Amino acid sequence: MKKILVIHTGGTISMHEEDGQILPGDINPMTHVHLTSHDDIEISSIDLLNLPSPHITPQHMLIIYQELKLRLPYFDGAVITHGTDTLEETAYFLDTLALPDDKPVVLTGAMRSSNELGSDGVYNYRSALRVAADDKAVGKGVLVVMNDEIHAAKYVTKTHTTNVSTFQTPTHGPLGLLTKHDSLYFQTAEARVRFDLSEITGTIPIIKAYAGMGAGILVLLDSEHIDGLVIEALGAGNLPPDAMPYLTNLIANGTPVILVSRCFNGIAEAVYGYEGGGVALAQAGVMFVKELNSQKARLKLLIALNSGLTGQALRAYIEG
Ligand SMILES: NC(=O)C[C@H](N)C(=O)O
Repeated sequence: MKKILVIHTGGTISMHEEDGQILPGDINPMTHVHLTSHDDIEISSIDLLNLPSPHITPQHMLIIYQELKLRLPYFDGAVITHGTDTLEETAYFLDTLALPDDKPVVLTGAMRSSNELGSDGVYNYRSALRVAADDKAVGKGVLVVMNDEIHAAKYVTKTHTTNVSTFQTPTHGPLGLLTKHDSLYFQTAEARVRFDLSEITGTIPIIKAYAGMGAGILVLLDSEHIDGLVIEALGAGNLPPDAMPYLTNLIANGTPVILVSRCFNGIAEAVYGYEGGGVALAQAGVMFVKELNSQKARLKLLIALNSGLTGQALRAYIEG
């Protein structure tokens, strides 16, 4: 019998949504899920939060982390039910913090609320419980289980506004799959630095590049008001030249600027030497992040700054 901790945080999986309205006083429908006899699982669940996930902040993610740290020693694994809009960010946040690697932590959600025809909540919830109780999931890092797929927290992202197969992992594909009675794993988790945090603060906006991008909002950003900046750059890592002076000014004033590509696949790297090209950006001190989307790169920088990383140590971590 495996003992699984379940932490509910809200989202469509936990609520009846009538025409987008969340009915007051909703009883979490996941508390009514009856496991079959072959689910050799004992559940202990808590309603830690009750939020649509657009309301989830890094401070809420830290609360979930602290709850897991406190309770995981008494369980074999954990499931977190969460809204899908920011689920990938909470998963990445938890995967970057110092949770024990020998206890599977699985996030799941639903694209259809429990009162909708073909709701996927109960199915995903049971799948997540199966993975959290599965010895094969140990040492795989924080996982996202949706629609029979098992994804690594680092890479998974929400790709479709309404489809139940919305969570996908570009380039690498899922870490594993759930079959009717088993699970298959194709990849292992990557070694990574994990941090222990007691607080999380900081302002790190994300700016998306576009053709003809000039100063735009960059002119409003200064080192007194932001702690870092994430740029979703063009192609392999390039920007229109008019953006350059604002970035070099931020860097000169000690504000870290990190870069990802707005492309869905591939790795941002310094390729082109023309003004605004990746080579010029790297020479100006912009840090290139490998394989993360902008929302996760932002959390990577936020966690690093709250862990006290600066200078070369910060660069080595961000670009590692
Ligand atoms: N399917 C969902 O859970 C979407 C919802 N808006 C949320 O993220 O809370």
